[in-house]
Amino acid sequence: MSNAWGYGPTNGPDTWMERFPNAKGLRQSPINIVTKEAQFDPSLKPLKVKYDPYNSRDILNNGQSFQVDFVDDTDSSTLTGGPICGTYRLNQFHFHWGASDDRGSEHNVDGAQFPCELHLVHWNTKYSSFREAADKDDGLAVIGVFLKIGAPNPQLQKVLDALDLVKTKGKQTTFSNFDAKTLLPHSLDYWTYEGSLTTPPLLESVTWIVLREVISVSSVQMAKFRSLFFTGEGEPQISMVDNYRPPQLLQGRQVRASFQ
Ligand SMILES: NS(=O)(=O)/N=C1/NCCO1
Ligand SMILES: [Zn+2]
Repeated sequence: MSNAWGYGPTNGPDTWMERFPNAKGLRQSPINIVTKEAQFDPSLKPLKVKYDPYNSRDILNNGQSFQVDFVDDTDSSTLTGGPICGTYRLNQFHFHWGASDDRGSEHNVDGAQFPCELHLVHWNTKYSSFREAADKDDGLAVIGVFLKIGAPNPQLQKVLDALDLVKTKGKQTTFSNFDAKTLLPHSLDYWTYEGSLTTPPLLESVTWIVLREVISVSSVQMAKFRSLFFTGEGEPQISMVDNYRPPQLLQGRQVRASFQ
């Protein structure tokens, strides 16, 4: 029986501190963003996102979520500007979602949860790889985008259409020529703070960039997320839902806003 971390009653976020001491750290993620306490910082630059569809490679069910992986051996898909210094390369994007539309996001805004949250994971090219960057204070930058129930999202649908081929843990399939930029909202206004991975090993290496503007997702599309399984082929099926970590203590950190 695998003792891997997960989101169930015996291996979920409340148990993670047993094996991953970072869970008790002082810069853990996600957090609840209290908008009135987020200070506008005029020195924050606009985000510059440059993604090349040619870099998208495959889609994988990793047993905790599904992720779209990108070829990151050149600077063709990068994040610059915003609160970060230098160039960060897009490594993958993935999502967190709930069993119902009333929950699922990791970050909250003024105590409110969204049904789903997209994470675009980037690593600092002052290091040689994602793996080397992952445990450095300035190693990673993750863009968080909230999904709100509304009109069907045709760009998201391209990703959801691939899920039939990755229903169970470990399944992977080619996913080429996808432009991740089409998942971003029009406005790139953001909140930013210093935090961590929200999944074990909970490394405190992430500059979080949470977009204020949401993207839409329909309830039918949310049902597609929930059609995945945490478990592998041939194992008793456990639906992949509620794969989110709840908000963590702010511990005195400042959340800055790129907008007034
Ligand atoms: N939810 S998260 O903080 O983006 N976690 C991870 N883990 C590996 C890459 O991103
Ligand atoms: Zn995530």
